Amino acid sequence: MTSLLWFRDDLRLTDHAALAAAAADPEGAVALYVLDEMSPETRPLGGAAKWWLHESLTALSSALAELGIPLVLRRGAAEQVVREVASARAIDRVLWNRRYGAERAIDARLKVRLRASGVTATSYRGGLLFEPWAVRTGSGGHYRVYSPFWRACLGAPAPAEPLAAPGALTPRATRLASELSVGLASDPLADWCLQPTSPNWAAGLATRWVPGEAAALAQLERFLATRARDYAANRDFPALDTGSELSPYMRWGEISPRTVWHAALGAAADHGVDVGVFLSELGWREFAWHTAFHAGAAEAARAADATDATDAAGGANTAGSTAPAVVLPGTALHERELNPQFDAFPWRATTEAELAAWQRGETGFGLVDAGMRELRATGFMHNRVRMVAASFLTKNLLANWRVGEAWFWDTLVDADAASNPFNWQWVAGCGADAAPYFRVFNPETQQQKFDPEGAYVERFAPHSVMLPQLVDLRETRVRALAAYDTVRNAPRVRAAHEPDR
Ligand SMILES: Cc1cc2nc3c(=O)[nH]c(=O)nc-3n(C[C@H](O)[C@H](O)[C@H](O)COP(=O)(O)OP(=O)(O)OC[C@H]3O[C@@H](n4cnc5c(N)ncnc54)[C@H](O)[C@@H]3O)c2cc1C
Repeated sequence: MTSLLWFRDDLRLTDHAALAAAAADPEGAVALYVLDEMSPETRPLGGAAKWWLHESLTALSSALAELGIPLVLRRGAAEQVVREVASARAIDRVLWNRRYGAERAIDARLKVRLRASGVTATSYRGGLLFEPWAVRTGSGGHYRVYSPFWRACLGAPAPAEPLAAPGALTPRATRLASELSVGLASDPLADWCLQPTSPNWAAGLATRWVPGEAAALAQLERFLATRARDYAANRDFPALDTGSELSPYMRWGEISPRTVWHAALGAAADHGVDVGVFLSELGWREFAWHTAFHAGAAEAARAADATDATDAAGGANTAGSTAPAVVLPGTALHERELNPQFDAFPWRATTEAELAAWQRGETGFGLVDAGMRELRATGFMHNRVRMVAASFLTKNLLANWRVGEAWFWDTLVDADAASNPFNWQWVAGCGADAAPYFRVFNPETQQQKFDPEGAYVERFAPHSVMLPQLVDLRETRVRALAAYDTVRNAPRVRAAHEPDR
């Protein structure tokens, strides 16, 4: 019987536990990717993400073909599509790597239904270093503040070594998989229209990025051999290009955080590179997902699916998990404030002209404009500049953070279901462990500090200095603080009986 391997945000061969298991099947394996824009738990992809996905699936399909594993593409509600494909006569087990957002409710339901129909369903460790339910406070809860969270992670058993990519299937397994895939219709990738045509706004993305696992591994190697040495000192200076630029590769699972983690530690051991600050940035990614996982989990519905679990080694599932399997609708991080003080915050309805000026990088503030233009041109923005641009929108323009989060969701190649809303809420002041609301970044002083020569602004927005400034920084800061005064005395935590939303 052939295995069906369901790929999601893990478009790679290395350190892919479900693939390693499927490739060992003597009867062969068929891979499946489902473009699911229908299930209520999924968030439709933005434009830049779609562009990346097209490229990434192309690369994955070729890499799998070399192993002897055909990739089937289908569009629809995943719960239905996976069951449909799995009902092919020769498939008796379905495998996937775990995910941690709202979509895990789909996986939990699917597991139950597959098993009820006699198909084995097995989930494996996913794209995090530390399983969200395994990192617990002293009182057994989850963490709401980054520093103690990361200390707890560093004190936990180290992340497992990454698995090697599997070798090619045996000729017999390859033949069986190929025969089976002939009967499983696959959508032509072009039919999904993931790439823009007229106009083709993605030319700048294609110039800057090469999606796919091979490029991800090369990028990691390059970073550790060069930029990593000065990362801690230079990471806040956008003109110096010191970031790893691994975020889109991690977003799509083209490289696993375990691979990054162990390679960084290897560089530290072999070449004395100090990677502590870099690893702590991976910690922010972990914390964003830890927060998303627990924000979406209905405590009352916890542990309904005792079979959706992981063993201590991070391998295949075992019984006895406390992993919450049921997710309440409307509890994804982009849908509500983590801090209930902000439930009644008087966000301003920005005018179309204000929003367009921010989106196009025409605010007259160099650092904001350069960041927003970098984003439009390349699908990426430096972290420091993301913070300044987000602060400008949510504080100087007093726009609801959701407006900016949605724009980043549409335009970032690394648009991530946890990191994006988590960071927007962090800047806006309403998130977990957020920057206090009264910390309003001043784009002019931020530029003096982090782009003192103006090299970054010159690269992306050389004419910004000629534009009239969209707002008066001092007045709008005072207005933002006055708005905060209206909610600052509201309770900071939800009462125990209140639903967590
Ligand atoms: C408003 C706003 C929105 C953001 N949206 C996203 C997003 O959609 N996707 C995304 O991956 N990151 C997001 N970030 C975080 C951060 O800006 C990017 O991860 C970082 O700029 C990517 O560059 P890099 O790969 O060179 O990072 P490096 O500095 O090399 O860091 C290494 C890795 O650590 C992780 N990381 C670093 N900083 C953060 C952070 N603050 N939060 C979560 N993970 C982090 C990323 O995976 C990154 O690739 C956002 C930040 C802000 C302020």
